[in-house]
Amino acid sequence: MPLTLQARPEAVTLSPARTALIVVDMQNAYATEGGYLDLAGFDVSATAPVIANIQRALLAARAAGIQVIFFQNGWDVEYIEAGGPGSPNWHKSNALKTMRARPELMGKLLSKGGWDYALVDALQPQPGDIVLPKPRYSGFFNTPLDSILRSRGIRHLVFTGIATNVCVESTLRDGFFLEYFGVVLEDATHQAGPAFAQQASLYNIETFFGWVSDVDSFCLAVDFIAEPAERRA
Ligand SMILES: NC(=O)N/C=C\C(=O)O
Repeated sequence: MPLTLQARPEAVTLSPARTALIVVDMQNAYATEGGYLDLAGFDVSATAPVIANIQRALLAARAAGIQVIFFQNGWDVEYIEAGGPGSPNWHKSNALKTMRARPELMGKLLSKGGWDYALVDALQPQPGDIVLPKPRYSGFFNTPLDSILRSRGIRHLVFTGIATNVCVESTLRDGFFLEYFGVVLEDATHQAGPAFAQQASLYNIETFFGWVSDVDSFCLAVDFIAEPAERRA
């Protein structure tokens, strides 16, 4: 049964069976002090409420039968997948730049199998969730995301995670070009950089690429599906 999710600039109608909740890069690298973003000089002091809100969104999604997909950003321990000087990623990745400036960190930031790459303890995948590694900001690039979504008939993508203005927005934008409807839950996201980066990203999404909602609205919308009869009596 379709449900209505309150959002800006207008409400979105979606079907749980054709919707995925995407959790972008909730790794120690992005959400924990001592992780990559923190070491690179970005403020991660306000990520605890984001983690708590994602936990609520996950509970609501799983109860409603919405497919949960976690992304983990990073590369092999030798950084072959990161690309060398021939890749713009080598020049722009603040993780790679931080490690070049501090060689003692080499092999530690965003490398598969390490603490920095691991999902935060509070957001662990459950049976039935899908976990996808990704080597670049967009979750559609060099991953099976598109075929996983198409094979399940999924058309709506509800985004949470860090960082709003980098991997969340990149993935939502690529989804837009592939005809997916992207909704971001703003209080389940956090920017990399100053507060204006969050506002600019949400403005872009609301105005050009998708819709902006919040975790309370998502839980409310899903509750109508999860507990219909008793709630409405
Ligand atoms: N997950 C992200 O949004 N990542 C942002 C920056 C980076 O990975 O360097």
